[in-house]
Amino acid sequence: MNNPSSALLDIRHLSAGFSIEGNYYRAVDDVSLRLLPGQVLGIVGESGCGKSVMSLSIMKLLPKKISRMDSGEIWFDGKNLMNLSENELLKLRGSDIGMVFQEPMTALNPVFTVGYQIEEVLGNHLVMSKKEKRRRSIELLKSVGIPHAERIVGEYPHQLSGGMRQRVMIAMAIACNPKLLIADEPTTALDVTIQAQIIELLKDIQQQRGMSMILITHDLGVVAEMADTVAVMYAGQIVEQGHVTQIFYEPKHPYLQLLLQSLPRLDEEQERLKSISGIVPSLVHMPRTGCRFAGRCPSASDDCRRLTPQLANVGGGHYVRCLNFSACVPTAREEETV
Ligand SMILES: Nc1ncnc2c1ncn2[C@@H]1O[C@H](COP(=O)(O)OP(=O)(O)OP(=O)(O)O)[C@@H](O)[C@H]1O
Repeated sequence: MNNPSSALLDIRHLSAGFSIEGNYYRAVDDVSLRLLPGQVLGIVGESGCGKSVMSLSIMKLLPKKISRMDSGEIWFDGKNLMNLSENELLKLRGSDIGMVFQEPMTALNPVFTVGYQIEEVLGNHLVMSKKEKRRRSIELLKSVGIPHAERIVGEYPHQLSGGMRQRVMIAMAIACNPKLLIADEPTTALDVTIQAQIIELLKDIQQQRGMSMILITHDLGVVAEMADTVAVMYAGQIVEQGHVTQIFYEPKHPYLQLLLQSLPRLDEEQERLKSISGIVPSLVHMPRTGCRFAGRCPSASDDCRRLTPQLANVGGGHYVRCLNFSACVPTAREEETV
C-alpha cells in the first residue's frame, strides 16, 4: 500500500456493529482503506454488505444507543477521528468532510427553505454576513446546475423535484469546500436519466475542486466511470481492493467475478443475465469462521468453510480475500485466532 503520510484518509482495522437482542454483531469487520488527495474511492457490494455502516462510521454518525465502533483508527488529514470530541467532530462535519445521502427528502428539513438550510451550513462553519451568505447560497445553487437559483433559494424542499433536491444536498455538502466528500448511494432514489446527470455533476465538482471522494454504490458502471481505486465489500469485509482497472479487467474474487457477470453488456450476445444465487447473510446469521461467501460461491470447497481467508496482496497493490490465492491462506497461527 502507499506511504501512510500521503493519504488524506487512512482507515486502519475499523470494526463497528450493533447490539441485537443483547448480543453484539460486527457489521464492518476489520476494514482498512486509504484515499489519496484528489482521488475517488468506490465502495461497492450488494445491499447489506456494510457500505453505509462504513461511511457512517467514518463520520462517527452511527446511532449511539444500539451501535459501537469497537476497534480501529480513522486518520483524516493528520487527525485520528476516533480521539476527537463530539464538538470537534461537529466542526469537521460539513466543513472538511461533506456528505451526500441516498434520500434527499429525509436529509433536508421540510420546514425550512433551501436557502435557509445552505446558509445554516455556511453560518456554522464560516464567518459571513447575512447578505454574503445569501449571495453565496445562490452561487452554490448555480454551481450545481439549478436554474433560477434566485427564486429557488426561497423555496421549500417539497417544491422541488427529486433531482433538484439532490442538487441542493450537493450544494450544502460542498458549501465549505470540503477536502473529502462522502456520497452514499447518491442516485439510488432518482430516475435513471436524472441519475446520469447527478453522477456527471459529482464528477465535474470532484475534478474542478480536486476534492477526494468516497462513492458508495451498488452500481458498478458508475464506479468504472468515476473511481480511481475500488473496494468490494461482502458481509462486512473487504473481499477485493485495487486500482479500478485491476477490479474491472482482472477481477479475482468469485464474488466480484459474479457481480461483473451480472451486468448487461452491449459488446457480447447474452441470452440471460447471470445472477448470484442466495442473499447476503444477516448479521445474526453471518458465518464468522471460513469464507463468508462460501455458501453462495460456485467454486467453494470444504476448506473454504473451515479456513478464514486473509486479505492479501496478490501483486501491484491488488488485494484479495479468497483461498484460491495462496497468499490468502491463513497460517496455522492465524487459524488459531479465527
Ligand atoms: N440500525 C441497525 N440495527 C441493526 N442492524 C443494522 C442497522 N443498520 C444496519 N444494520 C445491518 O448492518 C449490515 C450492513 O448494513 P448496511 O446498511 O451498511 O449495508 P449496505 O451495504 O449499505 O446496504 P444498502 O446498499 O442497502 O444501503 C446489514 O446486515 C444491516 O441489516
